[in-house]
Amino acid sequence: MNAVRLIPPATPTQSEPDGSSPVQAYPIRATIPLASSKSESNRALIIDALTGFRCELQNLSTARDTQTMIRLLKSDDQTADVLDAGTTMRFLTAYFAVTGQKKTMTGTPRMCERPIGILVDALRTLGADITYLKNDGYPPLQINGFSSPTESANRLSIRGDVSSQYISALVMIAPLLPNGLTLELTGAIGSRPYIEMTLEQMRYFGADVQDDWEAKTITVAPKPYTPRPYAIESDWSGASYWYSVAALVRDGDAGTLNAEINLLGLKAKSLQGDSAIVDIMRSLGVESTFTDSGVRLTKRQAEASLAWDFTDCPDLAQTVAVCAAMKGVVLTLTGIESLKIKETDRIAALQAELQKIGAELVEIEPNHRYEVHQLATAPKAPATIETYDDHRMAMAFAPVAMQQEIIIDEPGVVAKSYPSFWDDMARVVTVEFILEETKTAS
Ligand SMILES: O=C(O)C1=C[C@@H](OP(=O)(O)O)[C@@H](O)[C@H](O)C1
Ligand SMILES: C=C(OP(=O)(O)O)C(=O)O
Repeated sequence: MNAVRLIPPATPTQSEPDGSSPVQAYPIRATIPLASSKSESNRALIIDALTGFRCELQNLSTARDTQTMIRLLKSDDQTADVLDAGTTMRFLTAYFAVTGQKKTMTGTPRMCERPIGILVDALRTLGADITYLKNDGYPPLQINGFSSPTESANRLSIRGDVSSQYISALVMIAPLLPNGLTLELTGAIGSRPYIEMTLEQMRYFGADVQDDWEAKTITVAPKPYTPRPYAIESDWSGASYWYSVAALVRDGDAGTLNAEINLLGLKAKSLQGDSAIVDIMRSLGVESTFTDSGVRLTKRQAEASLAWDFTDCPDLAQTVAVCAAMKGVVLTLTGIESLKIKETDRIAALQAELQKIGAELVEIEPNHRYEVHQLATAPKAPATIETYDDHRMAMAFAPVAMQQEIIIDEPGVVAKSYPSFWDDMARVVTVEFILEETKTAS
């Protein structure tokens, strides 16, 4: 399978050639099970491992990033290949170091371009012996062991503006350090809700954690985790694509706003910062109602423009950019600098692919403020979207199919976070997989 063709649902005014009713017609009604959160899963797995695997974890994610974490935690192999999973790389590096395991940490070529020096420097200060196998500051790396930290090694300064995953990785191992750990965060703090998620999960498992966001410090006492059962919530990042689907459902006859999508397993009070999609999408025309089983999405009028700071929720930027582009909503984005060091350079990828759906992403203030707006002339549909080994490129562009046919290259990328994404998409659009031979023949 090398591409997927997504065909919009038929409108009520269209009928089949034999005069019968279309198979799928407006209004759109769908119930989506969703994958569970890989972020919550990967934290729970590290904490579980630090209790000697004595927690009962429920609803762990089927995401490849989580399945890779499970496999590597159980494996005796010398080499831990995390593939393209950022949290798995960063969390396991800290875990293997503090537990004194000799491991070679590696991943995909792109993973070996994603920086890890800030975490390695901090772990070295705490007593870890880590060497780089190729380029300083980047995987692959070799963890050789851990010697007990000195008295002074329980206080560290760490930059907060590159990746929050370094901070999460360090605080999660801190209860095992003889003197605990105080982290002083310097500079701007990106992805802060992910750090808060880590601290909340640690507290749930009995850790003694103090945070002071004014003073930008986190203090963890040397007190072991307590094993407990834990159930993982559905994934709000995965939910964002369904918000975009709802926003892009074409209005029915007489301007009726036709859509009802039920997303299962989401909670109003979530540990996940990507639940900010509720507020963002209110502006793009989606209303959220929390129910006993999750959240129900219905349509409302969109606003003409939207400005959002994605510092706290970088993984939502692609979803919102594509949705705004399709709706003709002028979108101003800030806080997206970290997108350049994720699965691909997501800013460059968006710039290339938005053009294909008749929009552009322009840098208004260097490395700070960007704008998405529609171009004067629409390109010929269907667009073929490249995915750059990035699950979020595939899933962010898929909702375009609510309005026009679209082809997405290498659809298998979704396995990183949401393996059943195309099955779920088939509930609202026609999904046809295209094999390489067919693609070149046509
Ligand atoms: O801790 C986590 O689970 C994550 C933190 C974020 O990364 P950064 O902290 O690098 O922004 C996010 O983009 C990633 O998908 C998951
Ligand atoms: C950036 C992401 O993941 P990671 O950094 O864990 O690879 C993501 O899932 O969008």
